Amino acid sequence: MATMESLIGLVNRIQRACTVLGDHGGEGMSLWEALPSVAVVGGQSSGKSSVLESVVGRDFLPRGSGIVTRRPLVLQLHKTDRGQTDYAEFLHAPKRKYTDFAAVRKEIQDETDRITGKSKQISNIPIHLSIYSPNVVNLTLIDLPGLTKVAVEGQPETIVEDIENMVRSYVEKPNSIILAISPANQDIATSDAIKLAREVDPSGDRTFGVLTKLDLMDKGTNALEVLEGRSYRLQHPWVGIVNRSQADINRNVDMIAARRKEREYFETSPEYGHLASKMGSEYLAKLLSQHLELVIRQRIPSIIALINKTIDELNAELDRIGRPIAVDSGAQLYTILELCRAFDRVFKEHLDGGRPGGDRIYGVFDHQLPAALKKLPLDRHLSLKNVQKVVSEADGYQPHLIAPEQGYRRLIDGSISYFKGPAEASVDAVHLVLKELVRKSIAATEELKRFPSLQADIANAANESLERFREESRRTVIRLVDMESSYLTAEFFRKLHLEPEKTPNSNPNNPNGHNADRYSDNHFRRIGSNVSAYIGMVCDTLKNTIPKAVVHCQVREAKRALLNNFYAQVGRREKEQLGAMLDEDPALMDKRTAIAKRLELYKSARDEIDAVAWK
Ligand SMILES: Nc1nc2c(ncn2[C@@H]2O[C@H](COP(=O)(O)OP(=O)(O)OP(=O)(O)O)[C@@H](O)[C@H]2O)c(=O)[nH]1
Repeated sequence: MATMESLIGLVNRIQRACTVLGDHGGEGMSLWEALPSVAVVGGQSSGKSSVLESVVGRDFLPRGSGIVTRRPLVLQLHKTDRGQTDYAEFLHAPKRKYTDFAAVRKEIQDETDRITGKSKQISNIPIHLSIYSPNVVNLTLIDLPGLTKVAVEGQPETIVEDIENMVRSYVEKPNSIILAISPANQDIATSDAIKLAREVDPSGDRTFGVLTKLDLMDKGTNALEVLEGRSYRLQHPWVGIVNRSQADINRNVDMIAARRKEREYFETSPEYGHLASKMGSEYLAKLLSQHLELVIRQRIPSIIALINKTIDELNAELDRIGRPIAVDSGAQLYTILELCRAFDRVFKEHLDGGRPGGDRIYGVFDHQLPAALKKLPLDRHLSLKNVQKVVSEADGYQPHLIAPEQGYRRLIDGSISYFKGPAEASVDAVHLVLKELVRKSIAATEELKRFPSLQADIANAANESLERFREESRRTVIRLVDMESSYLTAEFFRKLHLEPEKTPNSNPNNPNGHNADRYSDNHFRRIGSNVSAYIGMVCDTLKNTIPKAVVHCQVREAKRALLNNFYAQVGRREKEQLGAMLDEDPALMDKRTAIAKRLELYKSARDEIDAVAWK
């Protein structure tokens, strides 16, 4: 199994990757939350900064009155070889190596203000600081704002609660190790750190109690009750600390000297001498490092499980919203054509069956057209009165002698022209059905969902084609009707001619009578009924041929060549235009980017773990 250094280093690297990718807790189980870390909590002036600095062995934290720590500081300590110079690096400025720790302090302040402004607000976005030194142990600590009871001037009223919530959000995670700092010169029962720790970790499993300011206790009192675990029991032993006093700080007593002084304090202390080997900041650092390593070791299998599960979920999510599209124009063109074909497939399924809608075209031919034909005012046109009128007008001053050829013609032409209406109506009705099917097919094409621009382009192109097909279809059906007028079926009339005229008044012996008969009502009635019979025949023909023309010109063409023009246009387009056609919903693009980033994080974390596990 990996060494302690590599394990803590591993978690350090994953934590940094988390921060780079903006994963520092928040909603759901994040990788960050799965990683064990040490969170430092304490009331204001409890000595938090002092403890951190003495663990590091360097002065580098901002000081001042009021709430100085306003963003979490993720402090990663990396032990380097003896003799190396100490340096620090910020994740937000990875190129710069700080050897001057006063500059580190300044940068922490500046970087805090960069997010929170000078408003003294707080923010839960961490600052990442790595310190490389031979005098540290490998350890990651998160410095959090000090718990406070009152807002100071210039800070919003809510800050007390905001800080508590932020600190709680860190320490309530089951993977968080709590470093609870309490000053010895204060009743432990009133310690803010212990209060919060008790709340989130009642069993004391993951809380390390630290007692500072042992040197500041009233003469004649000591902290043995606390340090020996009698005042407040924790699973881990309490650690007492003596930090630099304010006077030491003012005198610039350096940290290494302070550590030595602290060691001497415990070794020579009459009260704590027996605990000396388990007291002090150096011991605390080692204790935490060992514990952190142990916890990481325990957690690795569940971290791997979380990573694998999340990678699967993210991949599935990416598949669902669609993978990113290629950037070169060839691939873009290919994608567009593929998407068009997907649409075309759905459209054909609608027409051919399998998906609903195509049957409505048959409905036009089977109901709408016959009903419209039936409603034509042919009876009125071929009424006795009208027949008489049309025939007489056609005859002019010279009445027809045998049969009113011109009259017939005019009556037939007049009747046939009525068919244009239903013929055009069928064309329009089918056009509407096809248009609706285009709309439905676009909506039903899964692959197109992410491309609103292309959806619109396809809809426009398809509708343009349908419009053309409609025009062609309209011309064709009108021509069919016109053809019926152009040439009449002579045979039909010849047959009529062979039938003897049977009229009640006719008297074959009286030629005058016959002549008079020619202009009787019956004569015209007969003409009317002859024309009506002929028109009936034409109607039957058109009832059959109009659907054929409509299907030929509109339906068949829609199936065959709905997007042909579009394909030709797309083929001529430039890269930018193709790219624009594949524009996606910006929200979706953002979502994909976010998922891709997280995926990258989890994959790199998996690689990191693999690399350590195989060492
Ligand atoms: N004598 C002595 N003074 C200490 C000890 N620990 C901290 N101090 C002093 O107490 C004051 C506050 O210490 P800090 O380390 O700044 O405490 P803090 O919790 O970080 O304070 P805030 O960041 O303001 O919340 C400083 O003047 C320290 O010098 C200690 O163990 N002994």
